[in-house]
Amino acid sequence: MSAIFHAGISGARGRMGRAVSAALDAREDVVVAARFDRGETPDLSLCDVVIDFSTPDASVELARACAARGGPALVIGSTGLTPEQEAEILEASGSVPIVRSGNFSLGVNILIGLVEHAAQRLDPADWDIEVLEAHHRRKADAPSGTALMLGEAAASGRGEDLADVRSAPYDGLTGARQTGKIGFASLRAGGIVGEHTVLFASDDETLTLSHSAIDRALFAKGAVAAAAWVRSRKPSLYDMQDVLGFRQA
Ligand SMILES: NC(=O)C1=CN([C@@H]2O[C@H](COP(=O)(O)OP(=O)(O)OC[C@H]3O[C@@H](n4cnc5c(N)ncnc54)[C@H](OP(=O)(O)O)[C@@H]3O)[C@@H](O)[C@H]2O)C=CC1
Ligand SMILES: O=C(O)C1=N[C@H](C(=O)O)C[C@H](O)C1
Repeated sequence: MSAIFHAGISGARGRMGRAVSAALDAREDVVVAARFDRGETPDLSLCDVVIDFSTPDASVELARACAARGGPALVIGSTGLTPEQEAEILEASGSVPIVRSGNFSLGVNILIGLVEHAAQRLDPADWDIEVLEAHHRRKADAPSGTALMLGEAAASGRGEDLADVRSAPYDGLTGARQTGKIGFASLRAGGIVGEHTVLFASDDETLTLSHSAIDRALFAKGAVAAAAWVRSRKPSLYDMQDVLGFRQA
């Protein structure tokens, strides 16, 4: 068995916080040293690593606090961050190791590679790319963090930055679709855990690459694996591709 470590949970009473708590309880090598939510000040000195599924503002505040005291390490799952908030997390990762991902599932992290591979081979002059996602009615952000990661993978396969090729949502008298753009569509309904599809479409054929999350325990398990991995790393910003060994240094 690996050495015991002390974990904190940020957003502990939320859907993901409760799933993370259950995933940590299932491991013999973790002591849950702190649980906190909105309005509570965590004792970060008790933790080797904090797992955070909360809100963009809370994640940035936590990252700043960890960076200021040189620890603990962080696993951040919150989505919907602005580019400025992403830059704050990057800055904090100069002082503490941070894993940030919009999706901690193995399947989605494999899908990212498949999407990049397909986008590399399908000529943008002939093939349109659309990213579709569906989530539960309480989700606060759209498109989902995962959809944006998949869009980034598709853009990267084409040698582009997503910011340069992201299509505005289709609504009203839009005119014809612009060649080379990557579009996003979001559904919010019921208790859907997380559905993602990347659609590649030419005039003659379509290719769809999809992932379905069946239980959010899946994300919690991945985040706990990331926590075990990151606590002994040097300060830097990592993602699940690093944790899973999909990206070589
Ligand atoms: N990366 C991934 O794999 C996944 C990411 N997510 C993302 O994780 C985030 C949380 O999702 P979910 O659990 O469904 O949302 P919930 O709303 O159920 O939970 C969020 C929790 O964070 C709490 N919170 C708010 N402010 C703070 C704060 N300052 N410090 C600590 N906790 C705070 C909330 O408290 P209160 O209710 O009092 O505001 C709430 O308990 C979302 O951004 C979601 O998109 C979700 C699933 C998987
Ligand atoms: O809010 C959620 O529930 C989820 N959020 C993540 C995202 O924005 O992609 C991951 C997962 O799909 C569930």
